[in-house]
Amino acid sequence: MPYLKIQTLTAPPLQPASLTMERRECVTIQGPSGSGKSLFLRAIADLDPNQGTVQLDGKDRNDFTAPKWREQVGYLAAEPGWWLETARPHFKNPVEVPLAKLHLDKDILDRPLLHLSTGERQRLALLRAMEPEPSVLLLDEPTAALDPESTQAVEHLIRSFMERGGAILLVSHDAEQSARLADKSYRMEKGQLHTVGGSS
Ligand SMILES: Nc1ncnc2c1ncn2[C@@H]1O[C@H](COP(=O)(O)OP(=O)(O)OP(=O)(O)O)[C@@H](O)[C@H]1O
Repeated sequence: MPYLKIQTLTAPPLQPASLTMERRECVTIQGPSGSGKSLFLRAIADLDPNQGTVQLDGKDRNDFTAPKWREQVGYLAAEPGWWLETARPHFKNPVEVPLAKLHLDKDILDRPLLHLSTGERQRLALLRAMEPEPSVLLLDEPTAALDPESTQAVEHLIRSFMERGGAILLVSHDAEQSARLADKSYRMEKGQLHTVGGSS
């Protein structure tokens, strides 16, 4: 039984899309800007109205409460939102946040978010998405604003998440990153998800 099973999932203007993911697997989606990659991740996270079936470890998404689903299926937006002045109150357990793993300063949780760089906020948002130890992570361009060293650190964190049994669905414009991480690759074109290179 696949770990994450998505069947004919659709959210306008997306065409129905299906894919499966196993534990410890990274599936990447590439495709032109505006093709529907973010909408697809949002539909899986159940953030927009959508139709179709999504199952996690054999259990239907409808059998989860919305907060439980979001705890199990973490979503990192390309432009993550912050509601408070600093990052600290956005974390349940700020002391445990592995800032150093992403080359972030110890004091970063207490600095005004507005004064942080895009790349710092992006790395903090990834740590926030990972904090509840979800089963699946939906990552929308998590390294778009990062230099090669920080990108490498993020990829290392992603790999350790998979080694712990997690599955990752990664939207990336970076073909080399996709080649480094992907067990299976898909391409989104005009709202239609296509397999790449014989993936199923
Ligand atoms: N709620 C919505 N209802 C209808 N159309 C939408 C909605 N949100 C976004 N769109 C449109 O759907 C298309 C796909 O958007 P999406 O954000 O998924 O693109 P993307 O592939 O992630 O692009 P990028 O690589 O630039 O982030 C865009 O044309 C966008 O304007």
